Amino acid sequence: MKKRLLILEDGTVFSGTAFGSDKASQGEVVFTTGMVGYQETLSDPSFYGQIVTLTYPLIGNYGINRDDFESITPAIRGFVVRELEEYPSNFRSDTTLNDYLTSQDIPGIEGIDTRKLTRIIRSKGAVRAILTAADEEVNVDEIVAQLQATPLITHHVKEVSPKAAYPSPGRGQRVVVMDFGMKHGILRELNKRDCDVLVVPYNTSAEQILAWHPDGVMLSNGPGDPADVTEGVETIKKLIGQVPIFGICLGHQLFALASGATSFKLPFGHRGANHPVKDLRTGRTELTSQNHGYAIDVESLANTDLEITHIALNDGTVEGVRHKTHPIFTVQYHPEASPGPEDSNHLFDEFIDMMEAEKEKKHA
Ligand SMILES: NC(=O)CC[C@H](N)C(=O)O
Repeated sequence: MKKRLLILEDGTVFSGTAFGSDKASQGEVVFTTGMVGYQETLSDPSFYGQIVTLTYPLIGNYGINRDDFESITPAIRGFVVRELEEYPSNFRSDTTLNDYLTSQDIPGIEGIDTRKLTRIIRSKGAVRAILTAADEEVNVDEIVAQLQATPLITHHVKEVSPKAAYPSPGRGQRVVVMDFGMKHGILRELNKRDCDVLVVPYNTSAEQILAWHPDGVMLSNGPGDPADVTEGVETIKKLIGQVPIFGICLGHQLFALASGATSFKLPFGHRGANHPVKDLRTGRTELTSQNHGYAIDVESLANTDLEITHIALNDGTVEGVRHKTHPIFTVQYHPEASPGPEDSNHLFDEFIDMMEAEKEKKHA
């Protein structure tokens, strides 16, 4: 068993056992609290550039299967677990988590105190870290200095958005998806409703999108700071009022920025599968799947045409907005779940209804 270290930029060193790829890797460490769903988590492109630690202590027990991927190539930089299960037991399992991460050249570390790590992230916020082999020559001070000197990655979306448009045909509503690093779950939900989908890169112009005569535009999730994605914001500004829009996570943030709001980095993010969100219109609370490090400033919404529709019950931050006059709504959480509860799946039906209603209005 090879030893591996996880060294944080504050100098904390965790010593554990290596799994997955042998390479060294660095990124921002974040924690997620989902008790299951590690396959969806590691393949969610919104984690691009991040080392993900799971607070649930036993990971890998149902293996990796054919069906639960949220992207073709995982974008995470590393996986941190308390205890890795080497012998999965599940009828869907094709391979082990260890073999899968090795095949994808992603390093992992197991056997460290993930509770301690999570408490550090909770108190210090964004923490950069490096995963490296535990050989004698490791000089922690040098590594910490190197970590602190490494410029932060910007514009993560460029790395995970597709290079060209592609269709996922259907006979229903025509939806153009602006793909900022889309989880497959979004496409799955649109396909389930027979949408005629065209997935386009993040920098597709509004003119091009409208030239496809969509019934609606979907703004996907994606990694990084929404303020970096200026091309997306400019495009969305031009789409507002032209076409019904539904946005998820980064898509929600970009729509809010395009409407004049501002975003900020949360102290330690919302990542997990049981985040309670209150719908202010119905008073109902739904349990939601979440994965975000940024959020929209409540105060900044005062000078926009947006109305807050959802709030997070854990910390009161904005979880959803809608346009006061145009058919547009967006949420910070994940109605496509994958992983997590499907309480909010009805939002995809509301999107379909909204597109149908707009068409009827036009033809009336
Ligand atoms: N899942 C997402 O779309 C995340 C949005 C954004 N990258 C954030 O961290 O807040």
